[in-house]
Amino acid sequence: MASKNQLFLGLFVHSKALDELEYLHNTAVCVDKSGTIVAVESECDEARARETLFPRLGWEPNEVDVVCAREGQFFFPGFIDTHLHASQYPNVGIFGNSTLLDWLNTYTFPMEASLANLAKARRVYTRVIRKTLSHGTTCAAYYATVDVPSTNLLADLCFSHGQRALVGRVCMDQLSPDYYRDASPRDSVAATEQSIAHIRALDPDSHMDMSRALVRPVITPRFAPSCSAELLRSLGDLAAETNLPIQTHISENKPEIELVAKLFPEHESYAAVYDATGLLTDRTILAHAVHLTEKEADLVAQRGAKVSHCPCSNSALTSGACPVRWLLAKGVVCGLGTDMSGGYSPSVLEAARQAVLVSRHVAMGGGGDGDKLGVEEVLYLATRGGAEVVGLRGKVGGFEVGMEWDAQLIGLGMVADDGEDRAQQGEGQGGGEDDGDVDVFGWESWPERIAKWVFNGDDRNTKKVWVRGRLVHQRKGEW
Ligand SMILES: O=c1[nH]c(=O)c2nc[nH]c2[nH]1
Ligand SMILES: [Zn+2]
Repeated sequence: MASKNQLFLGLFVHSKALDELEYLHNTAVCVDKSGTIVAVESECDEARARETLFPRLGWEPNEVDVVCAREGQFFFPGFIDTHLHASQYPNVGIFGNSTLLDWLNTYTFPMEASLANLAKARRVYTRVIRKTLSHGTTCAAYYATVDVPSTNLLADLCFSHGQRALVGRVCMDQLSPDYYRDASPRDSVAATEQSIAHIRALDPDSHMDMSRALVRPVITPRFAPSCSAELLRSLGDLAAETNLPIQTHISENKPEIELVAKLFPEHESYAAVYDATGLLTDRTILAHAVHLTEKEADLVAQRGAKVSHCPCSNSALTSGACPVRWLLAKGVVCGLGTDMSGGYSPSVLEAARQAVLVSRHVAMGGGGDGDKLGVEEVLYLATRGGAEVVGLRGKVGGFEVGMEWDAQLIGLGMVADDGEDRAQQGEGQGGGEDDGDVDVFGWESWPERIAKWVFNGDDRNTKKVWVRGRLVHQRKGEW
């Protein structure tokens, strides 16, 4: 929350539909102290806002902060990372030539287990929150570790840094190293309940309505191979009792799918295992879903479960190319996940870029041009799609009255008319340094500038970030 009402002025870009971005030029957006958008007015400058909007809203003129997007800058909804492992952040980029099951044993379990050391966990989690915020991630669905205090610490830090988050204590009671697993299904559920209670207590105002909470607990069976049938069933029961969201992995790579078939022979598919244990619900986030059969995809759609598409991870671990357009056509809601550290980057913008490229591989693999995703579509997945995946549809992901101000100010850098580079002359948006300009010459249309951002931009273009109206990141040199 912000201490004052706020007026944002300039260009606002957001998704209107899966394949359509809307460009709101010369627009005023008013955000009240609770962080809620209370007015969106086109063709409106500051003088007009003071004259017409403030009286309408009952705002005292001298109690309003004004933020103006300059030339070449625009406001965009904050990104939603629908799947990442905060506890794997130190390994980001380190995966060698491994694939999922050996990668887990070689790199992942030892790192996660080491975060039972709370001093180390604090360093890692602080970094991952700051880093993702600096890339414009206003909401993240995090996996923590098996350890309760370390999981609770991640939730505390998200809350204090102001990042909207789902935080899950990882449940696993089989096929995991002795040093890193729950002793029994009962222990796993009890530990999960402890974390849920801790996270719920963080934000007492939202006790009655968890969707109001900045940080929410999420029930997190790691994936079917690392959970006994009894644990899966108990977590399904817990989800039904608490109405909490669920996150897990599904059908990421072929050996994993074969392992599930061997471990759960009584079920006809991977998705059927989750369905039979009460884990396939309309509050479930399924990461990857690369190799679902037609029948499984239909079941996922029928249950209203959502998919987190993680293209960087799927390429890095040679898992496969997820046919996202096929899932969307079946009515499955999809968002994007960085899946650090299966994925190599903290950036949802990088995931969006890779989602475009992976869809080209799906097309080249036989799907044809109909399988390609465009810039507009991946930005939809990164914002509105992600919002639906994490249960925040209509609350974040766009600029409409009643939505919360989770937003980023993007600056691309403009090459001056005389051909001189303003940034190098000390007039750039970063206050003199070359601040990652995506050179815009001025003759490009706005859709072309957005495409330049998606394919060439990075955190240097993310000038300011807000969650629920609170400024949570400001790039050095910005004022
Ligand atoms: O990408 C992934 N990361 C993980 O940590 C994991 N655990 C199970 N399956 C997984 N996939
Ligand atoms: Zn994952």
